[in-house]
Amino acid sequence: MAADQEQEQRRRLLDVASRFPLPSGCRFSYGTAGFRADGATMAPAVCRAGILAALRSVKLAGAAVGIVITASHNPIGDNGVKIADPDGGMMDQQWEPFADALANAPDPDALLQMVLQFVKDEGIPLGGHHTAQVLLGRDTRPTGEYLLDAALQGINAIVGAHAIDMGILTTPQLHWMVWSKNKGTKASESDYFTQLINSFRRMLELLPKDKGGYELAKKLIVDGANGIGGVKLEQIKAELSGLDIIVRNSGKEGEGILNHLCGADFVQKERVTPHGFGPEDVGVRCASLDGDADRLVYFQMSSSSDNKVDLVDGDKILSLFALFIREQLDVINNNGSQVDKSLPARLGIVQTAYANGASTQFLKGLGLEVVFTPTGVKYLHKKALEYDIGIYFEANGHGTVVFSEDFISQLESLSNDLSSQAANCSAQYHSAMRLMAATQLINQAVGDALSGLLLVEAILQYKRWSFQNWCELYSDLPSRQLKVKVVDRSSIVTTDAETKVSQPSSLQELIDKETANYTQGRCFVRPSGTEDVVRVYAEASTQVEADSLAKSVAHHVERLLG
Ligand SMILES: CC(=O)N[C@H]1[C@@H](OP(=O)(O)O)O[C@H](CO)[C@@H](O)[C@@H]1O
Ligand SMILES: [Mg+2]
Repeated sequence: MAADQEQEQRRRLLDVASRFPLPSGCRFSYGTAGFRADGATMAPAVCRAGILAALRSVKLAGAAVGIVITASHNPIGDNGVKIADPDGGMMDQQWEPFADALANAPDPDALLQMVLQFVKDEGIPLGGHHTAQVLLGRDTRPTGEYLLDAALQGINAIVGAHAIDMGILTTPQLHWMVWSKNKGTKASESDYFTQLINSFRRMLELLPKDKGGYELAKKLIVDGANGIGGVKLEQIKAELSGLDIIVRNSGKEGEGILNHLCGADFVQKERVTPHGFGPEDVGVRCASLDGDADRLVYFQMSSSSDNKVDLVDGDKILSLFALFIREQLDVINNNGSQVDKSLPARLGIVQTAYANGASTQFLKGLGLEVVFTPTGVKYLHKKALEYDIGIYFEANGHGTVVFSEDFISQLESLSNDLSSQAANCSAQYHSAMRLMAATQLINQAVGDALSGLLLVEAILQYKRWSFQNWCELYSDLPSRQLKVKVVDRSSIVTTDAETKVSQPSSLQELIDKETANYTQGRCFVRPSGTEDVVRVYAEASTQVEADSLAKSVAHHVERLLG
């Protein structure tokens, strides 16, 4: 870097850091999904995330990097920031310690020294010919605009960095844009919509004509959590052939507060209808998104006498996707067709300890390979990439399907071969085309409630399944989640994909002892990465037992660490 440029770089960093001083007592940690806190206190962390994203882009030869300003399903007053890597996934975990250090740098000088040292250690070619490119998106929160400005100032503090504000978006849209831009494919919002609409239409064109049986009702009510997902769905719903979508909690003025008594997190945890649903909706298929539309669950009211719902969570969405993909692979590989073509594929299912035990048993019972990672999409996504086809979901409804490049190119060449032969009306050809359409429909950058919803709808139509058929795939084991406030949640250390506590060791012994008292009992505790609590999860053969197991373990946590 030329001396005058270096001077300018130093000046800009000192300048921006003094504009966003860290309030005393504030401590940020790049947790499960980036930095999160009360929106009004987030500006210093968001500005520093801007610096970080620009550095990351320079390090990666000017590839586009993303910043999303959102606190997902958390209350409207909260906000957060996370960084998307050039592949559209979460930022490489190796940079998280630096993210933490940078966010907590106590004063401008400390921040400057930290950046200069990091740039040196990482060999980041500041001032070279690579400029940085950072795409920004935010959700509908009132603090979003102000935090966007903080992020822009952070990005612009790196010489040569270029920020592109993509506007108010769902989190997965921004991830998709980063992914697409770096692949060199079309990456605007209208390209995203076009891809969704076209690939959904193609899935429907490929429905078997002669299957008979149940005809899926066109009506689908979607709870938009009063967030950005409902807004976007309203924009495209008229173009979604074969579906009659009604959006509630759509985020329109006066309809309600973001994530308040609505949204995927609420429905999944409380198992009751969101705000705005009533007895007239009994028997109608419903879906619920979270505030930034990266989570999806389905539900249906079975009776008008209470507001309880039958829930289809992430585990069952995963199971539906796995069944569909496996079926297409089976048809392609061993249906005895005239064309001797095969498509070898390693199919992997990735879950976390929060997956209902019944889902894991169901998936393993199908002969599928099921593996576990710690909580957080960054772990699940990475694991899924190890397969030709990786399907991952958190029970709360965040997940997607990823296909390896090698698999997609084999699928493409198989489809081409089949289409040019007499076999182009064969079941094998149709299955290959369906898989092709699915690779286009599902957002491979990250879990995406809108694309996930369309894939669900297409598969239900393909399988000629009602909501009830889907729901009855297996019965969830009763479970309970509790939160416990402790002095220092980081004093709990876990191992084995968070299923065991390694510290304090006495805690695991107590959990084991309690769990042994219950039929089909399973219980684990872990510190949350997004809230200042310890989470307790318990499963058992009845609800009363699951509640009791969770409660007794919560007591132990309180007693030992409270
Ligand atoms: C039990 C649970 O639902 N945990 C959620 C929650 O993480 P915690 O680390 O548990 O706070 O928020 C994450 C980000 O949205 C999500 O990935 C994760 O699944
Ligand atoms: Mg979310």
